[in-house]
Amino acid sequence: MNSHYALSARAFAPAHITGFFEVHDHADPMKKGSTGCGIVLSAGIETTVTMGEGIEETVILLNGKEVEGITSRTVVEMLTDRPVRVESTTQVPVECGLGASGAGSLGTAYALNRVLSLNLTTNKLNGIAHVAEVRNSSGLGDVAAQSLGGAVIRTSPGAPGVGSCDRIPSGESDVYCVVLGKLSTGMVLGSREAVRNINDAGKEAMKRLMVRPCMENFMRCARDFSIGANLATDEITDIIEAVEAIGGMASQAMLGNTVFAVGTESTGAELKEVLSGFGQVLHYRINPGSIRMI
Ligand SMILES: Nc1ncnc2c1ncn2[C@@H]1O[C@H](COP(=O)(O)OP(=O)(O)O)[C@@H](O)[C@H]1O
Ligand SMILES: CC(C)(COP(=O)(O)O)[C@@H](O)C(=O)O
Repeated sequence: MNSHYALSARAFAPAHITGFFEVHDHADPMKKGSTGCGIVLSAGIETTVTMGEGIEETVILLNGKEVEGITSRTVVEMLTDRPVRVESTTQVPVECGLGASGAGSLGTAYALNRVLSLNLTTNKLNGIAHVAEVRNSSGLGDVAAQSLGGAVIRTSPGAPGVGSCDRIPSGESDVYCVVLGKLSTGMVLGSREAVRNINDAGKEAMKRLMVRPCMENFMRCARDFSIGANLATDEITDIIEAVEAIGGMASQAMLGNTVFAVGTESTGAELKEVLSGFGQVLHYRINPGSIRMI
């Protein structure tokens, strides 16, 4: 590359909410991951990668601020030893269980592939993003879902192309979220007791989902998982109950301090009104699509 000019590329990767999951450890990060079920969102993260003149060291920016950005940094280190500038702008909150780190790492991998003319396939790029997530304990199954789109059932763990997935036919239903605060994925996954509870409840949720794999049963399994795994706080349980009182279904976005509810055209307005009693309501849709260059 000529160092007298800068080259850049930009990619969009969707956010993803896990409803329930089970951790599957493995020495090989391509095989490590989670099983479970979640929904890919219309909103996500745009990541621009720039190389060339004036860029002397690798910097990661998140919404204009320099951050450690360890997962995106790992992706860079896996693809090049040259300095790059990675700028992510988020359409969703970060550290709230919406898979921002997975979306950032996917965007970084796809944009770098373009800038460096690496000509890697999507399985290769998704694998790099997955390994970066696993190595930094920032995610286990988001990349597998984000690389597919829709309401994704992760039936066996691992990177896309290694693990396997199926989908619930979902349409582009409305998704409403209320964020109560931040929760570090790495902190939760670092607790043996938390992972034990997650795995017991996650196994049970998966068994129940596969008996009747539809959106309604997904929401029920997710709700029971959040309570069974001891992850839902009193505040989260209060919101879930308020939504159930109007005949709706809500659960906790894993792993975040966030409640999500899936609405239909007829229930949407009422759902939004109930949720607005607990905080600002974020409105997304289920996204049947995936990563794209922009
Ligand atoms: N797109 C991104 N670019 C850089 N850093 C990010 C990005 N998304 C998340 N992070 C950082 O990754 C770390 C782990 O985030 P995590 O708890 O996994 O968030 P999330 O639930 O949104 O995926 C946090 O320090 C966060 O600031
Ligand atoms: C739940 C989680 C382990 C983390 O998700 P997030 O906090 O959104 O990064 C996810 O990657 C999964 O395996 O289902």
